[in-house]
Amino acid sequence: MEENIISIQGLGKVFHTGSGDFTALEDIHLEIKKGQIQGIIGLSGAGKSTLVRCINYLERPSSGQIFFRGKSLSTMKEKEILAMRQNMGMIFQQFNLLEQRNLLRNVCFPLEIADSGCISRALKEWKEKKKENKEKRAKSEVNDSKLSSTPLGVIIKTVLQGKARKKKRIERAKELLKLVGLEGREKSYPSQLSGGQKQRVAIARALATSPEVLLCDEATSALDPKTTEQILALLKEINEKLGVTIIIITHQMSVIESVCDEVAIIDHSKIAEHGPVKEIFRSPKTEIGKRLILGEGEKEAFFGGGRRFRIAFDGKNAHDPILSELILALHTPVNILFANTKEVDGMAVGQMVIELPENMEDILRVTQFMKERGIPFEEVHA
Ligand SMILES: Nc1ncnc2c1ncn2[C@@H]1O[C@H](COP(=O)(O)OP(=O)(O)OP(=O)(O)O)[C@@H](O)[C@H]1O
Repeated sequence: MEENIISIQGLGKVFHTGSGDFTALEDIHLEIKKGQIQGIIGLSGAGKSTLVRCINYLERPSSGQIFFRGKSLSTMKEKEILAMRQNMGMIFQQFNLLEQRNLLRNVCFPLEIADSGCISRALKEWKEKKKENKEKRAKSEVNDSKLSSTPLGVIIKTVLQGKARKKKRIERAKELLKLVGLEGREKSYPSQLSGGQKQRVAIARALATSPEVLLCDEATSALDPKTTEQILALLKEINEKLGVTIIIITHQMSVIESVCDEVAIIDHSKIAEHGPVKEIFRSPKTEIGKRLILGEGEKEAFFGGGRRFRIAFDGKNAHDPILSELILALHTPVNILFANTKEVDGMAVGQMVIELPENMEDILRVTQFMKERGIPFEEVHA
């Protein structure tokens, strides 16, 4: 069984504003499996960003629990929360790069933060060890731990180690810039890059601390379709190569469709439906699901008379043979009113709305035909 890396149970978030309380999230339940690409989709204001900010505890939930690798965030001490956050990289629509730093130093930045405070940590450890040794000596226990003799010795040792750490940081940043396809651009500055390249730097920076989870909040919303495709391909590669669990927040169904394994649809602060992308795409159950997946175009299909059926293509069948067989079986023309299908390896995925004549016999023949071939369908009404 796949392990859940994040488990959200009954999560709620209420903002207390000047004009009263506002419920941004209500009773959210979601299990995110390790190594998966989880999509979270919804219209503007649905609560997507609030959810992602609750997942890494930038926003404290008002109710419910979030578990990261089985541990409730509400029971974590501040130090553990910081460590958990280092384990969750984040990228944003506006990239948030540091304009005064070159690319190498941008990627090094989270590692510098992780390494900062080394001297005070080393001194604290030294004091604790010294106390422990003193107690052992008093009890005549064997003391085999070697300690620097003075605090100055500790500081010198840490500074020397610091140089090695800096070298490591630079090596890691170069490695990551190579991974995201920006090898040789280490000395460039963000202002010299395109949007797609900036997002690549942001991804490299988010991966610097080797997080297990990468949160992407509308990461492709500011990019053109081709660049979006390239960034999504990079995220997929990172997921496959490094095993990083990725959570993608978006309002674009095409993003979900192209890379996500699972999707949760948020509507008015609640999860309307969730499950494997293929399933949800094949037959969205809720109004919001239908609207997001089928787009506004389907509405145009509801002019005119006749009975209409939505056929779902789930990648098992090609739609051309099905339609021609259907026409042959019925001996009557079939109007395609709306189609949102894609060919994947010669197979059709998506939906189609067809119109049939108002004739009970024909309708029965069609429904029989669909059932025999195991094609999901439903009658749709305007
Ligand atoms: N700090 C806050 N105080 C008060 N209300 C807030 C706060 N943050 C978010 N909200 C409200 O919560 C709701 C959900 O916001 P959120 O940013 O999570 O939506 P979203 O789905 O990410 O939308 P978008 O796609 O437009 O970014 C919105 O109505 C927003 O105004």
